Amino acid sequence: MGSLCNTSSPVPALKFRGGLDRCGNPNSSVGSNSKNGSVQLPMGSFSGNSQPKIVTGEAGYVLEDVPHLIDYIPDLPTLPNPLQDNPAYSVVKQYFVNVDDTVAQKIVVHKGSPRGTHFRRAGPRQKVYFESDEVRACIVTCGGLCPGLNTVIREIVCGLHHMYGVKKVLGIDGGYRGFYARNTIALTPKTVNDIHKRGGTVLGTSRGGHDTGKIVDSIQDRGINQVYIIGGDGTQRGASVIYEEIRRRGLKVAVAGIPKTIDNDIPVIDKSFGFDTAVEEAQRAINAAHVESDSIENGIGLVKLMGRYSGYIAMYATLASRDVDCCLIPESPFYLEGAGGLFEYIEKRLKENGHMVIVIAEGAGQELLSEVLRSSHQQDASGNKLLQDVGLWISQSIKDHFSRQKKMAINLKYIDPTYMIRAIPSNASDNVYCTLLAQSAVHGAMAGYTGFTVGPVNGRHCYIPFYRINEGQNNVVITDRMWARLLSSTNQPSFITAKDVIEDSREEEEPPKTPKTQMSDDNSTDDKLMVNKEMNGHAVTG
Ligand SMILES: Nc1ncnc2c1ncn2[C@@H]1O[C@H](COP(=O)(O)OP(=O)(O)OP(=O)(O)O)[C@@H](O)[C@H]1O
Ligand SMILES: O=P(O)(O)OC[C@H]1O[C@](O)(CO)[C@@H](O)[C@@H]1O
Ligand SMILES: [Mg+2]
Repeated sequence: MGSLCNTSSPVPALKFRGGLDRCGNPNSSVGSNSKNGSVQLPMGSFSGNSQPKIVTGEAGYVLEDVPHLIDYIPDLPTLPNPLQDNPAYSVVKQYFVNVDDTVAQKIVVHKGSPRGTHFRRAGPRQKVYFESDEVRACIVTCGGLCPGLNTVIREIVCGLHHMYGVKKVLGIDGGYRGFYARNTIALTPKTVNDIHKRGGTVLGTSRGGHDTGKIVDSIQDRGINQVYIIGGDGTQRGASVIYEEIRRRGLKVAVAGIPKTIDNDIPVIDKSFGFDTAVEEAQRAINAAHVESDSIENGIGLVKLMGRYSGYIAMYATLASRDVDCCLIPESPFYLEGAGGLFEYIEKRLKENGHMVIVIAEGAGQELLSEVLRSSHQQDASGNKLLQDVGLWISQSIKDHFSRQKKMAINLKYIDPTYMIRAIPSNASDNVYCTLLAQSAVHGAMAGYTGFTVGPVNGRHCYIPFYRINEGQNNVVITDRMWARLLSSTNQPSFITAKDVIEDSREEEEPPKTPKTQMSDDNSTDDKLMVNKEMNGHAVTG
């Protein structure tokens, strides 16, 4: 049997506002001006109707909790979790997550520093708020493709079916617009059995087409009461407004987000699924660039990788490969001409080695593109800025420079594997990660939590309120040790001038008041790396 509420919690004297009390019971102070606890509004861009649920405790402890159905539908009956009779779980010593369990966002702490933000630990609860027969779940995938989408779909369907006896699961065809414009697809363990071996999403995806009213009408009309939404930053913002509308209408519908982005740019979570697979696949392109450039005099192999605003794929692919001489990402400005510039470095490298490999993220150097190219201001259907092809531009610029200069004839081969790195099935470690994400989402929805995104924080899966996921973007921090590791591995110039350093140190004296992402706050990249290593070793637990 699972554990009961643990009264010997390591978190003493908690103060609550809203939602559940420390034993997982509804707290009557929801929405009231309870004196029971201080409320500290989080940083970021929360703009929903519902109030953030902030619980404070001693030593600067803060729990940023997720909403629960009972917050706006009091007196919902509970049922024992059917998992307690599931043979697969009967051997597990403690298969229910202790209701007190939270996960610290900050694991590197200094003597006397506040304990900081925590999130509710994901996993099965002793009580559920849905009967198996009552559940009518749906799954939707939105935004760009990513390895592992099908695995998440499969594991939601199988998790609901095998763990909770849920038989009715619908797939929404073609992203958000599919709620009101397309037919649904019936999903059963049988129909999804093999899909994790395929790239893409069997449900289809789209950008744009988010009409909150129509989507919630469709949810209501179809009698759907659990909505699983898989997608990136835009999708999670869409999920947040769907949740708010559902809450406004007082519907017993749990909304769970599963973060997806090949760019790894979603904040708070350790990393996004499919990222490792994409980095692995990028190795093939980098290897080809290396072979090509190494086989010809003054060969330059240039590889363009995805990464609209975040250079994680380029950075990790470079670090993994060791064949790369220069990695260019959106977060690290660079320049072409003059001392310390890219052309000077290329010349030096070719003289030393006879060949070189350059990796460039699609969002790098956009500010260098000519005004004509930049001024097109094109957007995709979701309003994302469409970038100019920096790979073609930089290839041409390098060729022009060396032909103008006439000192050195170069041979440049441009490889653009953009879609090849994301249109593939997920690798083994991403498959395990996707399974944990899907099962955590299912456990959360069955337990009545809603308005949350699931994801690992320091290796432990958590329920994270939408506003935290939607507050910013995860970017490579070029003053962190990880970028320094890359610079020392490639030996490329940092493209930072003495003037930049002086200006930067002035800024450091007055640190920004709101750190943009977890990667740029107190948790160093070193710790993230350790966690990621654990994840690859399948040591992530729910
Ligand atoms: N602020 C928003 N409010 C409501 N819906 C949104 C919002 N932003 C984006 N969406 C919707 O979310 C869906 C996906 O958004 P988008 O195309 O930006 O991809 P994404 O989820 O960010 O994935 P990725 O960028 O990783 O490919 C689209 O259908 C879009 O209409
Ligand atoms: O061409 P699509 O499908 O819009 O996707 C391209 C974009 O998707 C991403 O992979 C994720 O947002 C970006 O790196 C890229 O710019
Ligand atoms: Mg996006």
